[in-house]
Amino acid sequence: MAKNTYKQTNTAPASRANEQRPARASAPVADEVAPAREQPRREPRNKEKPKAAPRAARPPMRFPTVRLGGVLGFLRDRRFQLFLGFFFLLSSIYLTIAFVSFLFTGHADQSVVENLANTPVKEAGQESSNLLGLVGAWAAQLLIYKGFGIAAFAVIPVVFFLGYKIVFRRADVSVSYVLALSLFTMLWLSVLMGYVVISMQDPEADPNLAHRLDFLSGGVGYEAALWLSSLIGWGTVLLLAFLLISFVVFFFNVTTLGLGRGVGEEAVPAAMATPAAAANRAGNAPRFSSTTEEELEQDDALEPEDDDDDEALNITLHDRRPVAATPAPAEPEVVHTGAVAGGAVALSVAPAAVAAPAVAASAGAAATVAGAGAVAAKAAASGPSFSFEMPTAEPEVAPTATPASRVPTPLSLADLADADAPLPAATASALPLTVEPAKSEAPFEIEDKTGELDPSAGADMAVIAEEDEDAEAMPAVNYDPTLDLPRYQYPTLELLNDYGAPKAQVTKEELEANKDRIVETLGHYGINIASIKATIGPTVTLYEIVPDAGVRISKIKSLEDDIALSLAALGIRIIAPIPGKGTIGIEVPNTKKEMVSIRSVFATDKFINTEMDLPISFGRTITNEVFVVDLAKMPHLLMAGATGQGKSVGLNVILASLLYKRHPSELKFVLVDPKKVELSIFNKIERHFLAKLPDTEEAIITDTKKVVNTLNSLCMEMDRRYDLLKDAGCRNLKEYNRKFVERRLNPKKGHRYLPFVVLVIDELADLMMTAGKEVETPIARLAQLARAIGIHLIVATQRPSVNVITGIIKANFPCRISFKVTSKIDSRTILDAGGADQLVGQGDMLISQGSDIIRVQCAFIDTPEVDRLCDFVGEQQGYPDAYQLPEVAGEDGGGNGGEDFDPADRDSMFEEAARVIVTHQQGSTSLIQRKLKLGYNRAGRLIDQLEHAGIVGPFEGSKAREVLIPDEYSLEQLLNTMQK
Ligand SMILES: Nc1ncnc2c1ncn2[C@@H]1O[C@H](COP(=O)(O)OP(=O)(O)OP(=O)(O)O)[C@@H](O)[C@H]1O
Repeated sequence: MAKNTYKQTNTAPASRANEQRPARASAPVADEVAPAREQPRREPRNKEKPKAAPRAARPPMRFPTVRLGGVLGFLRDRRFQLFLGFFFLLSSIYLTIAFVSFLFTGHADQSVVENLANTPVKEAGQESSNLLGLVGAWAAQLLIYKGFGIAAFAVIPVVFFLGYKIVFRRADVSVSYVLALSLFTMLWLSVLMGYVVISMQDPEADPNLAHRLDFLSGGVGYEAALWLSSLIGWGTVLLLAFLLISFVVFFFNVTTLGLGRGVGEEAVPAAMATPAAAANRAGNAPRFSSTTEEELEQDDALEPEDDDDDEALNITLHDRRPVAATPAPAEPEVVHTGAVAGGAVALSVAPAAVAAPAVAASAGAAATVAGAGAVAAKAAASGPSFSFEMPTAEPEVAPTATPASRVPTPLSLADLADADAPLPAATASALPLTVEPAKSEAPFEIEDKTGELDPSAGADMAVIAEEDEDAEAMPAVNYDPTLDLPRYQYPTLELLNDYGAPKAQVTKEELEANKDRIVETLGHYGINIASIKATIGPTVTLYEIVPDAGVRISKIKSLEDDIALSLAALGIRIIAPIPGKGTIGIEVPNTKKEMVSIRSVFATDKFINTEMDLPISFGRTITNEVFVVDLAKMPHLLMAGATGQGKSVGLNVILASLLYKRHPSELKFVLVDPKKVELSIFNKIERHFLAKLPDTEEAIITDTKKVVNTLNSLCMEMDRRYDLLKDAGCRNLKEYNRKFVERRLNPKKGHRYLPFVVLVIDELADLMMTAGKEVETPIARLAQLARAIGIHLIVATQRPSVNVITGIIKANFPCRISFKVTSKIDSRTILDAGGADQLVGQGDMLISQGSDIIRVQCAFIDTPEVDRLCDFVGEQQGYPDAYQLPEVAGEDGGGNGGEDFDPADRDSMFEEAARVIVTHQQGSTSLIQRKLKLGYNRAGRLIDQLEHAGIVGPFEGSKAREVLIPDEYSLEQLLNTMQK
C-alpha cells in the first residue's frame, strides 16, 4: 500500500510538468524522450513481478540541460540589462583613460606586456606604468599598438553608446550608426596613418622614427598600408580618398553637390502638413536611425504579425516617430528590417535611400532562430546596411501608437489655449448636487455609420498586384501634390480673435436654484429623485437625475413643459433616458451663455493633431469637449435652422476648419450662394480653393440656372472619377490618391491627383422653388454615390419643410444638423425627432447621426475673422485659375445642337470662330467666348455649328473638343466649299 502511494505521488508531477511545458521549450527528460519504447517492456514485467513496480516508477534521472526559456528570461531581465549597460559605460571610461595613458607610457609598457607570458602577473602589474595598470596597458597595447593605432579611439564611442542605449533606452541613439562610423574611421584612419608612417621612414635621417611613430597606425594599419603601397604606390592616397568619398556619399546619403536647396527642401514648412509631402521628403533625409526596444515592440504591435511560428517572427519595422506639430526639419523615413526571436532582436538599419530595396528584400532578410536563444539576422538591403543585436526588454507599459502626431499640421502646439472653464463647487441642500467637472479635451468620436470601407485600411493586395505596367518605368521618389504651390503657408491662429480663456458663467446659486426647482416640480407629481448631478456646458447645463425605483420614464417626459414653466426657462430639453447612461437628462439653458470662440476650438490638440481627412471643429458639447467630426466620413451634411439662428456662422466654421487643415491641392469648394452675399467673402480664395465651370466668370454660383449646370458638371466629375478609380483598381479616393502619389498610375492615361470636392449650398429652399427636380435629382445622385470618390455635400436651408427636404434628399443625408427651428414639425423633418425647436439659438445646435443626437454649441467666427483668413490665403501665390469642373452641355449651348443645324442659319461669326479654333487648334467654347467677346450661349451655339460642319469633334466632357482641320489653308478650302 505504501509502495502504491509512492508510485502515485512520484509520477503525477512528472506528467503535469509535461502538460504545462511548451513542447519546444521543454527540457529533454529521460522519461519524456522515450516513453513509447520503455512502456511496453515494463508492463509485462510488472504483471509478473508486481513488486518491481516501484523501481520502474523511480523518478527519472535528469540530465543537466540549458533551458531556452530561462536564458531568454535572463536576457530580458531589466537588471541584467542594467548590469550590461553600466558595464559598457564604465568600460568606455576605462578605455579612454587607458588609451590616453598609453600615449605617454606605451613604449615603456611594451616590454612588460610582451613578456607577460614569462613574468608573474603581480610583478608585471607593478612594472606597468599605465594609469590603469597591467590590464589598461594590455588593452591599449592590443588595440592601439597591435591594432589600429590612434584610430582605436573610435572604439570608445561604440562602447559608450551601447551602454547608454541599454541603460537609458534611448530612441535617439543609434548604435548601428555609431558602429558603422567608428568602424570605417578606425580602418580608414589606421591605413592612412600607416601610409604616413611608411612615407616618413628615412633610415638615414632617423632609423628609429618609424618605430617611434608606429603607435599612430597600429599593426593593422601599418601592414595594410605597406601592402597597398607595394601594390599601388602613392595610388594608396587616391584609393583612400576614393574610399572616403564613397563612404560619405553612401553613409550620409549625399545625392547632390550643389549648395542651394532643392525644390523639395524648399517646400518643407508648407508641404510638411501632408502625409504625402512628409513621405516625399523622407528620401532626402541624410541620417540613420534606429528604434528603442519599446519602439520596436510598439511597431511590432502595429505591423501585421505572422503567428505561424512563435519562435521566429519576421517583421518589417517602419520608423514612425512623432513629428512636431510645428513645421520641423525633414525626418527620415527609415525602414528597419530584422527579426524578433524569443528574447532577442536583431536589427538591420538601412538609410532612407535604400529603404525600398531593403523592404523588398526583407523576406530574404528574415532571421531564423534555432537552438537555445541563438539569434541570427541577415540584412538583405541592397544598399549599405549595418546590424547589431540587442536583447529586448519585458514590455513594462503597454505601448500605444501615436498616429495623430504622424500628420504634422501647421498649427503650433504652443498656440494651445487653456480653454478649461473653472467650475463652481456644488453646495448641498436636502438632495446633494454633484457637479460633473467639465472635460475640455476628452476625445469624442463620432461613429462611422456610413458603412464605407475604411480607406485607411491596408491596400488590397490584389489591387497592388494589378499595378499599371507603364508605371514601372517611373521614378521611385513619391509625387507630392502640394509642390504645385510649394510656398503655400497654412493659416495661423493669429488670424482669429483671442477672447481669452472662457469663464464660468453659471453660478453656484443658479445651479442650486435650478436643482431645487427640478426636485420640487417633480415632487409635485409624485416623482422622487434618488440622485442628481449637474454638468455645465457652454450654453446649457445638463442635470442628470436618477429617479426612485418604479418611476416611469414617460411620466417625466410628459412633464417637460411643466418643468420648463417652473424653471422659467425656454429651451428645456428632456432626454429620457440618456443613451447608455441609465439616467434622465434635463438640459436647462444657462442664464448667461458662454461664447465658444473659433480660436479656442482650433487651438486644441484634438484638432491640431487630427488624422481625419476633412476635419471640422464645430464647437463644444455639453460636457465642454471639443467636437471634431470628419466630413469625409459623414459623408454629407444637411443643415437647417430658422433665420438668424447661426447657420451662416456654422457654414463659415466648416469652411474655416477645412481651410486650416488642407492644402489647396487637396481640397476644392464649389460654393452655391443664392442669397449672393453669404459666401461672397470666399471669392478671394478662388485660385486656391474654389472650383468652377470652365466658362463662368465668378466661382461662387448665385444664379439658379448655373447651379443646375454645376450640379450636372459635378455628376460628370463623379462619373469620370469612378472611371479613373475603376481603371486604377481602387475602391475609394484615398486608395487612388495613394497609388497616384506612389507613381503607380500613369498620368498619360488620364490619371491625376484627385482633390476632395466639397459642394456647399447655402439655401436649398430657394433652389427647390425655382428648379425643383432639376436640382433634386443631381443632389440625390451625388449624395448617393459621391462619397467614395471624395465629393461631399453640405446643404443648408432655412425651411426644413418636406417640399424642400424631400424624402429622396433626406434619405441620402444620414448626418443632419439643426439650429433652432420654429416648430416641432420642422424639427421632426430635419432630425426625425423633436428638440430643435427647444434650442436657445445663437449657434445652439443638435447634430444627428443615425440614432444619436448630440447637443453642441457651435463655435463663433466673426465676419472680420473670415475676411482675414481669406485674405491670408488669397494673397498667397495660387493656381492660374480656379479648379475646372467638366464642361456641361447646358440647355442653351453645347451638346446636341448640331443635328437640326441648317447651313443657312449659320451664325454670322461662324467663319471667325472657325479660324480661331483652327489657329489655336483648341476646340473650346470659352476660347471663342474670349477671342470673339461673345456670351456663353452664343459661343455654345457656334461650337455646335462647327461640330456639324466637321471642324471640331464631338463634346468630350471637360476636355476641349478635338479640332479636325489641321491648318488654316485646309480651313479656307472647307469654307469655300461650304459657300458654294
Ligand atoms: N455660434 C454662435 N455663437 C454666438 N453667436 C452666434 C453664433 N452663431 C450665430 N450667432 C449670432 O447669431 C447671429 C445670426 O447668425 P447667422 O447669420 O449665422 O444666422 P443665419 O441662420 O445664417 O441667419 P440667416 O439665415 O438669416 O442668414 C450672428 O450674427 C451672431 O450674432
